[in-house]
Amino acid sequence: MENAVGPSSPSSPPAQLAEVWARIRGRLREEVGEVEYRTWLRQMTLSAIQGEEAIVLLPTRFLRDWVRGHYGDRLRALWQAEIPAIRRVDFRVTPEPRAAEPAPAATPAVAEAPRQAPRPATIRAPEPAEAPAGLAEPLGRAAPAAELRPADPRSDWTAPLDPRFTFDTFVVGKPNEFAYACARRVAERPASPGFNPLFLYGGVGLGKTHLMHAAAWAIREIGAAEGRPPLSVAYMSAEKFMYRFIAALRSQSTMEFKESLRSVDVLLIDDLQFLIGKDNTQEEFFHTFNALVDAGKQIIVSADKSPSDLSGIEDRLRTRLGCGMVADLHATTYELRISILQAKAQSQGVPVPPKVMEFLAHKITSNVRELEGALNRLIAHANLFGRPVTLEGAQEVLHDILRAHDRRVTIEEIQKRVAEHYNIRLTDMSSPRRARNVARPRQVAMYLAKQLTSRSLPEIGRRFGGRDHTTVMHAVSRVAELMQADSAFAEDVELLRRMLET
Ligand SMILES: Nc1ncnc2c1ncn2[C@@H]1O[C@H](COP(=O)(O)OP(=O)(O)OP(=O)(O)O)[C@@H](O)[C@H]1O
Repeated sequence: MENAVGPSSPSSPPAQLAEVWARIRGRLREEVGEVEYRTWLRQMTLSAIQGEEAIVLLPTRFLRDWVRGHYGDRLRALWQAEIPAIRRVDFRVTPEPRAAEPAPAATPAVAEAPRQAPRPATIRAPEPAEAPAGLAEPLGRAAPAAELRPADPRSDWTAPLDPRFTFDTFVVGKPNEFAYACARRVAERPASPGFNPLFLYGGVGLGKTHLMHAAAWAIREIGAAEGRPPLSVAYMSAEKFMYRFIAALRSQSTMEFKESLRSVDVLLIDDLQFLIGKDNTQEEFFHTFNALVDAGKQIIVSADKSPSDLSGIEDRLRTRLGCGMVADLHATTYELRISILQAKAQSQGVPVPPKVMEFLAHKITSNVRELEGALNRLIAHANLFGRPVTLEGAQEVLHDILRAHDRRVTIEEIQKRVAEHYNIRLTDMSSPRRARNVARPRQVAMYLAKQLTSRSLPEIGRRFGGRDHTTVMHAVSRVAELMQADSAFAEDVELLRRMLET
């Protein structure tokens, strides 16, 4: 059942829903900052709550794709935090008012594709005409014409490639060098045996989509440079694949859908894990996949897990997915995070002091998207108020993000890590032994407990064998002094801190 807004949701009366939506927008505004919010998100409106889905409208296709690509996950998480029953956000283009036309039929329920096509009465009204995409292109690089031409039947369901996601802007480090090399190889020689499909997997926000788009951009560029006719590239999320498939079933246009899909040269499917448990859609995807690979077309797929770990995906599809090249993107290291921050700050032409970058790289370890978001927020703030980026400013502007990222390190974890590092027994952390080789690591552990937890000095003392708070105080200042005097010791302690923080 669809509930329009102002109208109601299953669980919330309309006024409450409007409040929820206002809170979500407010939160997002805080997170991304005023400038970014005004540029991309201000025109977003809530259309309806429909089952497990919030339907959000944007005035143009370009904005819709941008918001979905850049803020979609965050919006979904914010909705879930407010109303756990909402599991998805569907971004649509605001329908143009059409006089004297009956209200559109209900949108298909968000569910697995039905085995039989439903009766025509439930056919979804065609998507309204949309404002030409690309008008608001922000980064000076025109989006590829093939995706924007209204006459191209695929333009209805493919999403544009993000002009920021190229190989030039991808920072390579140990955790992603293999995936990067594979994507480059595919770009240079699409559909070569052993690299088709290319399956990229890894945790949230580690650059899978970026690499996928980069390969697609490069395929086009290399082809153009070599004077070959342009290859058609189609990019869509697995979720979109499913919705389009369902819509095609409903409108009895599955043949067209299949043909338009099978006519592409390079197919990019993002977030394949969405198909887990969706047997009918998997089946359709499997056939499309086979048809394309058999016809010598390149497929690049991303997912959060490796093919063998994607339980809930049919065996034969998993096998096919894993039969090309499988490359994972590992969690970032501190060094890679610093390099990414440097590259992003440089590309924006805003001086960011190394201390601020070190601070961010220490604090925001989970994913690159958040790291980038934090940096963008700092830069937008600095631009807005005409102030330089400083460490104090960063702590203030990012206080909410930083709080969320403050990992709760326990004193026990610190003791364990430090004991392992100095090769002493864990029990020595609380023993009365005063030999230097035991006492110094214990002091380091106390120092780190003070730095990384919110425990008071007496509390820390208690956890270290019932020592007095003055002993802890002494340990903290002694370690700080030694760090000043001895850079090797300081590096050692810093390393421990980093290990504990990530
Ligand atoms: N190595 C990198 N160099 C530069 N930017 C990066 C790198 N890795 C990730 N990013 C940036 O981080 C953001 C998130 O990356 P991306 O969307 O590709 O992640 P993802 O792995 O596809 O995430 P999800 O699991 O949410 O789909 C993007 O803005 C991307 O440009």
